[in-house]
Amino acid sequence: MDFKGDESGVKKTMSPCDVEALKKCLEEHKGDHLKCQSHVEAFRSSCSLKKPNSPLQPASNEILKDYGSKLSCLSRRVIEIVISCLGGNFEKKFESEFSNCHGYLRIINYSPPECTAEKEVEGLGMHTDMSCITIVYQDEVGGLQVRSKEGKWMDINPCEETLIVNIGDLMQAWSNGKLRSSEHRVVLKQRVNRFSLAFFWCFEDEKNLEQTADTELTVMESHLRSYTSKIRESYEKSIVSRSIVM
Ligand SMILES: O=C(O)CCC(=O)C(=O)O
Ligand SMILES: [Fe+2]
Repeated sequence: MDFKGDESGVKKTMSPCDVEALKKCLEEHKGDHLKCQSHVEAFRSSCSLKKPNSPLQPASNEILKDYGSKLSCLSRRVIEIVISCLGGNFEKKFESEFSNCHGYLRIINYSPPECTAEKEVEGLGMHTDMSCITIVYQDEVGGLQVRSKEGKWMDINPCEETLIVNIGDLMQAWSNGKLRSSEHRVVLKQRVNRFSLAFFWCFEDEKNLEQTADTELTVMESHLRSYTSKIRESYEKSIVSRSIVM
């Protein structure tokens, strides 16, 4: 299958794995081709990492499993600390609410941007994550940006031995808006390959957020309560197709 690769009309060939990612993204974003193009670009190389005959496969599987289990522990700890800062009764709910969470690991390889007049190219468009929290590792190339409350893009500069924690949509909904899901994006400023690992820590599929609302504690904000398990289910299905479930 071919798709329109860029504004200049250059066509790029897609692997079956890319096609699947594009289909899922188009479903998710109601046919928004422009938005999905950058997503598919970002996933292009992670698809090739999953080739069954790759000699790296057995070793990298073990490393990724180990990374996933370490990040699962870290996610639990981070959530525990975050909700202890919320005060009220939130803290008491840690065990009952978060004990069945699970993670998805997404390996992303951003190919170097093609030569354009632009100083920077969007690698992954602005979005929020439909997770409780996401823990991101980015390599030394950098490019991750977070939007401030005032709408200003801030560079998250790469720093050795440092991981980035983003609050996701599920945590925003669960906390009734006390925590804000971060808007972020990736911009490619250098003509080099960029590599990142994003670990999405999510509630179990069956969890219904409407039932977790603590109306005594917080102001009911109906728009936040619109996160039904159905929406999350379809989101999770789509990330499972491009990620490793830990
Ligand atoms: O590549 C990155 O640094 C961030 C990736 C990301 O935001 C995502 O996969 O949702
Ligand atoms: Fe993200």
